[in-house]
Amino acid sequence: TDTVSVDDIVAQAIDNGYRYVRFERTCPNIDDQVLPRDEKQLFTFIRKQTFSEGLTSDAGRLYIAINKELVKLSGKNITQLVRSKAYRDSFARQFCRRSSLRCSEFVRSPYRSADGRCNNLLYPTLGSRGATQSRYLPPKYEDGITQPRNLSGTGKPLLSPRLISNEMFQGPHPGKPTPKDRKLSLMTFTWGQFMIHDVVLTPVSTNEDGEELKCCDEDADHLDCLPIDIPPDDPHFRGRQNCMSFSRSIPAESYDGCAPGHREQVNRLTSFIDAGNVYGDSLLSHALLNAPHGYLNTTKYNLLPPGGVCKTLSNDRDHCPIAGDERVSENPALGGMHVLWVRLHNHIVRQLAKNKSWSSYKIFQETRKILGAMMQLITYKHYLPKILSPRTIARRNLSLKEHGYETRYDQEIDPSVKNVVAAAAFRFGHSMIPPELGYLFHDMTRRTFKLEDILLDPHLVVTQRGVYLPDLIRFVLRNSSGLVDREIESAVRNNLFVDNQGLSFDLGAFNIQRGRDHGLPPYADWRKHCGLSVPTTFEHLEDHDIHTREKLSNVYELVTDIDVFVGGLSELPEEGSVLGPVFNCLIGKQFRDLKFGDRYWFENPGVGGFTPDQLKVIRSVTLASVICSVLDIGEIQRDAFEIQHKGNPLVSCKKIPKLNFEAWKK
Ligand code: HEM
Repeated sequence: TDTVSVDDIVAQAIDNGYRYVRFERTCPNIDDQVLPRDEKQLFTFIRKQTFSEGLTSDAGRLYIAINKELVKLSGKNITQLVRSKAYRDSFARQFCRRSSLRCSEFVRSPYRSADGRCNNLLYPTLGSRGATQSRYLPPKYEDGITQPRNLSGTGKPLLSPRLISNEMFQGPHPGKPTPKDRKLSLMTFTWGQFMIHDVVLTPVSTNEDGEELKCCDEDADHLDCLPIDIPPDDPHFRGRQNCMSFSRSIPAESYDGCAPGHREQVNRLTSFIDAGNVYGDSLLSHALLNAPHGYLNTTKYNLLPPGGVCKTLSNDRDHCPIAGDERVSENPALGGMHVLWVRLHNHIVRQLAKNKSWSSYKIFQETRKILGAMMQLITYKHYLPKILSPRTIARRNLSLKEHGYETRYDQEIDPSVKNVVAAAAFRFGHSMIPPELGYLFHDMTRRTFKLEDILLDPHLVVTQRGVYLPDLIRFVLRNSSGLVDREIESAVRNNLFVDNQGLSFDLGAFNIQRGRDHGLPPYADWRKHCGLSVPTTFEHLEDHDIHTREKLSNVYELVTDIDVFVGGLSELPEEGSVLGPVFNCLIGKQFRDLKFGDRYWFENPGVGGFTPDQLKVIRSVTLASVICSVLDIGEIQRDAFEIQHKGNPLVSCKKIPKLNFEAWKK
């Protein structure tokens, strides 16, 4: 093969009118591969490579390097290449529209922008609010463009997600709570939800007034309605309800100057772990939540201020809290967590305000920077090791440094949330949902509430001016989370958001339908993507027990039909993890991207970096220390993600090191 330089190729591409072609020489793993001579095969080869592990569409890079030299591509090839689906999917779309965005004001800014723009100076919209979710694999729509997958490989229709949910996600003892994890506390469940609400919110279609579509009634003809059929003999609905409303996620806008490709979904948030759930993801939300002198607004009793949108207010005296993320009142444990972090912000502001020369703006931004860093630290140091296997953590370099700075920031890594993670893999947390939440009082008496009765209602958090908040958090700390397995609690599988007519939803079925709505390729494709064995029959499913294989074969005609949420959730866990190999692979990669693709990653040096002394303080933070500093809870276990046990005893908050902000003294 002839070889040419990168510059030649780029020059040719530019000649052809394409501005964003980047080729890299960093692909050792295809060194030994023989490059097809035939032009058509070559094209297929390149397309394949750009979506495989290591070579990646992760940053939309096209790595074409054989024996450390670049393969010569004729002008025609380049044109074909950049017009190829692979290129359009991952790369061009991000940049055609906002290519004129200037980042000069952010180059030297020590603080992140509110909406995540210009975190990546080369590709300013990567990871920003409103950007397209990117993909590790190209989508599989029924028509190749927009229609959800609805046929088996045999040509017969796929079963309704509700039927699949009944077979796969219902426990052997309907009506009984699903099994609990032996070690993990409900705080692991709550942190997962709280943290992922900093990373992604996928907006769904609404009617013209911005209200939810009623896809089983008046809006049934709406293009974005994709209701879920409920069979007449459904064991829960028993003919009372035969349809579950479901709106498709809104499609990403088509981009100026780009050929419209297949349907994509967007992220309403910045994907970065940047405490956006506390501050919101725009300057407007910062302004809305801000109080004078760098504080965040709270009520007189140190709760979140009113102004949010709640579906239910069960008591006249309750108020509907507003927070950085609109889902704050989805369940009370989540709502409680939001209060803690706003209190933490104000707690830190009080310390930093001792720097008399600092403006309110500086105090606010420094505190915001600290909170974002604490969330990154708690997530990577304390939370992820409870979820992912040591192998995944090592393979994706997810452990943090004990000393010094992290210098592996790579602006070619795409920090965006990946479609399959938001619409499937990270929804593993739905299996940890408990049947009830409540208060555990100081004297160890308890008051519990069925989960289905307290969803979308802030009552447990705000009642009596929040006096029960310590009891709510104590309950979350001292009770076990649901076991991550294929069973999903009836509270959300049969009774999700039940209304006064008794109509309700199934979260498990939603997850399946969402995957189809987003065009997620089926489970077997992800195994291939992750370098795992690819099943051709149900017996070949290496990571499922026999019973589960049989169940899968009851609801899917072919093993290659299995929806990724179903196949992934029902895998046997990998050694040292609560998740199977596919979710380990996908979540591991996502958190790699969120770390090495974040210019403001807390361990990074540079203009936005912490001083060594400040880093030392951040590194000593635990969720227990956060809780003790803002809540009068008395005792706590040091590892908040595990229930108390011999190795994790309760200790007085007085013994938990206090957060100390001397290192920020000017
Ligand atoms: C009581 C607890 C929870 C409830 C009631 C709940 C409910 C929901 C609902 C209704 C959706 C939207 C479904 C759809 O329309 O497709 C959703 C999305 C999601 N949930 Fe949960 N969830 C809970 C806990 C969790 C936990 C613990 C996690 C992870 C550890 C989690 C991860 C996700 C993710 C990643 C999404 C997609 C977000 C997006 O892309 O907008 N959830 N959840």
